[in-house]
Amino acid sequence: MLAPHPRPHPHPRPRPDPLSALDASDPGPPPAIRTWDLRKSYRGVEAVRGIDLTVGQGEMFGFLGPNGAGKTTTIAMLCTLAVPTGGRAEVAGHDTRRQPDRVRHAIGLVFQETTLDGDLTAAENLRFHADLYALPLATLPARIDAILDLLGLLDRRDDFVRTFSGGMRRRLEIARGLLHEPRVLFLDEPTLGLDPQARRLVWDHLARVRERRATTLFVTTHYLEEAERCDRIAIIDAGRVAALGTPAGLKSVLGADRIELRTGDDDAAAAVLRDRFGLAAAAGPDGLRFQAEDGAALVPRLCGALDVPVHSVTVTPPSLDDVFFHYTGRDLE
Ligand SMILES: Nc1ncnc2c1ncn2[C@@H]1O[C@H](COP(=O)(O)OP(=O)(O)OP(=O)(O)O)[C@@H](O)[C@H]1O
Repeated sequence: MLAPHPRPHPHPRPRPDPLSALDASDPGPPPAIRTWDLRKSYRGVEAVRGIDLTVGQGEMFGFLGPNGAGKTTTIAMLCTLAVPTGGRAEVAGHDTRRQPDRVRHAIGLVFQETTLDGDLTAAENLRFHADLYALPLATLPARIDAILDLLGLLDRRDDFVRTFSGGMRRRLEIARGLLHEPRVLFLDEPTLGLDPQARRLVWDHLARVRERRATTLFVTTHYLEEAERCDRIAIIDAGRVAALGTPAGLKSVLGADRIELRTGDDDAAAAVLRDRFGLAAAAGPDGLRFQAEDGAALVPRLCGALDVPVHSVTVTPPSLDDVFFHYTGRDLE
């Protein structure tokens, strides 16, 4: 488990100028996160075994892996809450070991354990956080209103947090994590325990945050539909990056579609699949199952070749769950 809030750095961070990207001589801001062979061992347990990652500014980056894969340990190192035993990491261009205060100022954290005070209002919770970060008082009310508005909570600004639903609390935690305008927000399973509708709403707001503020969002999740919303995902297994890419790219590497076919005579259909198409089908209670590269193009040819009645054909492209299973041998959810 991670401690909720690292000590902030008192000096304000210069905001990156979005126009600087137009100047070819200006290399622009460094990547939001960069790691080189990052490692962490705990007395005999190699929790993280050499991770190389580059995450760009403004990316929605998903960090997926089975339980015990090393996600929390990696995040703890990136947040300066754990010291690497090998390799190194930079966050917002700052080395996590040599410049921890700068890293802490550049990041926000949203973890599973809530640290909101239910007996304070939403605005008071944010003000408390602003004190920790020594944010300028003159602009604080406007800053609080803007962030509550971004997370869809402005109309609840003066309500006690104990009256909030689980989803609203989570959005308030995100608002708090963003109040000091970090370059990177780390979210460790931010929607755990929420119902699907509340989860969607949290992600709709995260998408707005990314759009309006270009904050890098580094998120762990066990939910497929959330992984699908990431720009890129890394699948971590046994302390290493097993796969990295866009959701579509990772699925396309897997290639084959899954096809389920129900006919009047499955044995005869299986023989045609084998002899005419070179495809091996498995027979089950719900008909035949097999894999093929381009299922949509195959189906009309297949139906034309079969002499038996076809009751139904289902073509399912690879899902992220298939990808996850392929690399880890386990299901994501
Ligand atoms: N403080 C610690 N001392 C010893 N071993 C640890 C410690 N923290 C983590 N580990 C071990 O390191 C490995 C990676 O753990 P970690 O919590 O980083 O995985 P995770 O991917 O975040 O898992 P989960 O999804 O269950 O949170 C596990 O084998 C875990 O038991």
